[in-house]
Amino acid sequence: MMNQRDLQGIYVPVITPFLPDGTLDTPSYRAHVKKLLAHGIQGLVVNGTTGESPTVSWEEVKALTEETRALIREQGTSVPIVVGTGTNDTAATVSRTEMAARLGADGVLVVVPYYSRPSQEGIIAHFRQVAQIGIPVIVYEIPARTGVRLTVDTARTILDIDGVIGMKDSSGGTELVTALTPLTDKPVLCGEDPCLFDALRAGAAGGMTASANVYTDSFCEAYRLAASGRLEDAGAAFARLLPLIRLLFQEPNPSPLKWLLARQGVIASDAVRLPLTPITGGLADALERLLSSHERS
Ligand SMILES: O=C(O)C1=N[C@H](C(=O)O)C[C@H](O)C1
Repeated sequence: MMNQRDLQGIYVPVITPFLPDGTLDTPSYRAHVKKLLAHGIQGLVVNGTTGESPTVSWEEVKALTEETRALIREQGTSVPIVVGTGTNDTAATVSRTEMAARLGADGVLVVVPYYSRPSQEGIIAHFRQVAQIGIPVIVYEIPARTGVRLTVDTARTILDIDGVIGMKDSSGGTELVTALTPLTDKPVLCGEDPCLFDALRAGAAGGMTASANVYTDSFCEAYRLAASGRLEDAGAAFARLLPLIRLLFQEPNPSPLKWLLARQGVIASDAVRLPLTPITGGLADALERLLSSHERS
């Protein structure tokens, strides 16, 4: 199992490849994860938003987690596997978190309960119950998706719970990480890709970065530059990645990522499950132009 010191650097929320008929494409998943592991990432997230958690069944999460563990063993590495287990039902989240622990996950990513817009007290109680299971918990704050925003006090209270080892902050700016850094020694990872550099400067310990499914080396290098204090070089490295990041979030994640990975031949198909749809022709053209400019440089 992981601890808070492991929560730094680039964690990649892995896409879940499907075949055109919508079934799980395990060979593509293996090929993609093997590449990610070769790039010096610090961790993998299975069943994140980028892994299409709303439409992936628990049986599939189980299969993906087992594949991931086997690949890590085969490659002789020890990067932590974090499994997304959060739902908007505390009892279901507890039960999924227990199952993730039994599967050998090193930690779980638990989103703030979405849709029902619970009170701050309800959110704190949700995390207290999940943390009791004993597997390390990473809180995932993403108000644009959940419909409710954590106050700084609530975020701090949740981070103070034993068993909560850190936070993924996708709140849309650097205010939360700036406010939390002096208040807690628990790490905050940036989950808002365009803000990654600013978040690192504000005290974030790394990023859970969907975009790092592609050009993974460049993201890891940019992080290393920032972590070693070479902020000017890091800023320049992130600036080079920004046009890619913007295109990847121009339409719903992970459709653009899947298009790019299929275009690069890493996965067999860009298929996503409804209600997600493949990217538009306009975005495909823009990504094609970006790829050609990368290939020329
Ligand atoms: O799956 C994730 O974890 C992430 N999802 C975010 C989103 O889709 O909103 C983006 C972030 O890079 C990581």
